[in-house]
Amino acid sequence: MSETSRTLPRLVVETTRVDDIRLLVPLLDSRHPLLWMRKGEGMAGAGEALRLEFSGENRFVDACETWREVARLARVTDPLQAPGTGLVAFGAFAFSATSGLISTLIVPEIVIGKRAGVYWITRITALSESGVPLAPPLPMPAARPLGAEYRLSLLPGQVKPDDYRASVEAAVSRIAAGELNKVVLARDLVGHLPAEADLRRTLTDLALGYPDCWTFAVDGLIGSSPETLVRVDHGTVSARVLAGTISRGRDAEADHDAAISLATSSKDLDEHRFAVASVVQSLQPHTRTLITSEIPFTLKLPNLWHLASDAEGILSDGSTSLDLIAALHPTAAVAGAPTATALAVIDELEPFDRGRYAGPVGWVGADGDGEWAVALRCAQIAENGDITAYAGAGIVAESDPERELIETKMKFRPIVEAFG
Ligand SMILES: C=C(O[C@@H]1C=C(C(=O)O)C=C[C@H]1O)C(=O)O
Repeated sequence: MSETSRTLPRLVVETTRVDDIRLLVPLLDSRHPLLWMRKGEGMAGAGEALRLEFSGENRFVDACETWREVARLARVTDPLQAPGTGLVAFGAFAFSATSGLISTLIVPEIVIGKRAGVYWITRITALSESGVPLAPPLPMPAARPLGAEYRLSLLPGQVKPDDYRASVEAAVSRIAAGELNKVVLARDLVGHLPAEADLRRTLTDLALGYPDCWTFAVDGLIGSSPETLVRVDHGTVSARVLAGTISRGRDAEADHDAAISLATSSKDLDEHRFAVASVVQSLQPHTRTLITSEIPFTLKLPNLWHLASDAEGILSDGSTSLDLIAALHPTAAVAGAPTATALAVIDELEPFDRGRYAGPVGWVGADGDGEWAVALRCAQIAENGDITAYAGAGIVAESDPERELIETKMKFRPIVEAFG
């Protein structure tokens, strides 16, 4: 479905600087939170001034076009001109063109933001064709105490551990046969959120446990991702590629050894090389200079080590962050290489719809600047409370089914512990 055909409302947007905002999470809706946060900074959204929905092969292109039009029609007062001030939409896109889950851009009625010691509130009002607000103004969200603690278990869903080992084995034979170099295979865990459960508790756990990750909540997709798909800020572009993983060691020495063994593992370095190449290849046509480090570094997370590479460049063609997610998705870190074959193998070996898992999640501003992460370490919560969490691992020629299964277990940890 394309949004471009329908009449878009004119948005009136006003950003005001405020003195201080302590915590973002207590301001959120307990069942429908809208959040983008890292290191305690970011944006909380309330209400929906506009919801745009996209699906299919053209979901990114349609979103780019529609967002340009929304931004063109908007009347924006933004004295701050900082990332996240003025008009913004939070977004989450489905991984696959054939996903049954909708991709969406949500413009909140109120955005409360904090960044580098600057605090702001943005009010966004949608007007009818005759210039009348479509809804009465939303009251300013106030911090509310979190609801009671709750615990729930996430258990294997459609892919049981044995099924996962079997599909890794199948993928390894396909790779050995020369069909492809790498494929990322995921499995799912499922659970149910009790009606009274306050999702702000889960978000607090994620944000406190993984402060260096992007903690997000967009349209029921919540998680903490370490992987920046792309960030566009006033003509500069950056990305963080992750691929290659090892568990943290039990003590300092074992942990150091784990990091060294990851940094020198030819299997992980191979896996990583494919991921970096796919990002460079996608960004190069849109950038003047694009720099990546020659050797990946080891990124320490509370649950594991990743091989990481940062890419930085200067935009050459005025692309927006939405244009770039369209160009980048899916990277080899979440699909494989070559992309088309990897996607076909995923379709064949994964029995479920990934939904927004491994798709882009983030925000875009009126000028197209924005920040997008790869939706990892996350779960989708349906309206009825059903929870589905996903985690995957890059399979290459040397992959061992049991080790890949353990890797997915480690990757589930943030979301399993935040609910458990
Ligand atoms: C697929 C996931 O993670 C991706 C795969 C990685 C790997 O295979 O080493 C590492 C980081 C992510 O790019 C996931 O977390 O589900």
